[in-house]
Amino acid sequence: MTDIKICGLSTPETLDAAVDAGATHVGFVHYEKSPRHVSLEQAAKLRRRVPESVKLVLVQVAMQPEPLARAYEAIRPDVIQFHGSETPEWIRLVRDTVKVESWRSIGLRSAETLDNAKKFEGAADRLLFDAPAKALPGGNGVSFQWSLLDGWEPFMPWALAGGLTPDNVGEAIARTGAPLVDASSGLETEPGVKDIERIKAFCEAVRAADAA
Ligand SMILES: O=C(O)c1ccccc1NCC(=O)[C@H](O)[C@H](O)COP(=O)(O)O
Repeated sequence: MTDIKICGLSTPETLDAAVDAGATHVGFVHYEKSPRHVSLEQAAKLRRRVPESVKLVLVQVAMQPEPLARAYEAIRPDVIQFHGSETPEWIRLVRDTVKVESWRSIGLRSAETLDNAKKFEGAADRLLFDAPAKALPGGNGVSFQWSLLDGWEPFMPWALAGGLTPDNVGEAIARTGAPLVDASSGLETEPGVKDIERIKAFCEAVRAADAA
């Protein structure tokens, strides 16, 4: 079964909807420039609603050590997503210090970017292939060329992100064989406002693709 991450959740209602619809991962974005930013206080409150069976992903962008440690203490995520220019050394250090699963997002622009991702082997636990950064480092609702993954042989766990919607996720899974899909903008009515019906439709589309 394909794992499902619903990212950029910021209200109890949409968080509960994602959990009820079968998300395996839920993401909170802690990045002030994002329309999906949640404060540590909000995130800590929302965190209590996440059942043990669902993994909570803290999405952050190149946070400095002290704020990152504070965020970790407040939220106790199951996963930290590194969505900036973080080096393999930094990710390894954080992972080994707090013993938390770590994902590195990679903005896939070319075959060369895919080759460069190799340097995160042994440092991150999963690669998250996303579209290249635009106005924001992530969460731009734009797909990259899935053909870049044609013939790619995974050397570590990975996930697919970038412009996924209820309408295209089935094709994305069939085309790439992604073991985990991650969506945010495609489930919104406006930036930062998640739509419960789209969350449900996305999870149903993933399950339909699994059954096909
Ligand atoms: O969502 C944001 O605003 C954001 C800001 C800064 C870094 C990452 C961010 N989001 C990450 C994600 O939502 C997903 O991991 C991924 O980028 C998919 O986004 P989308 O294309 O919107 O589905």
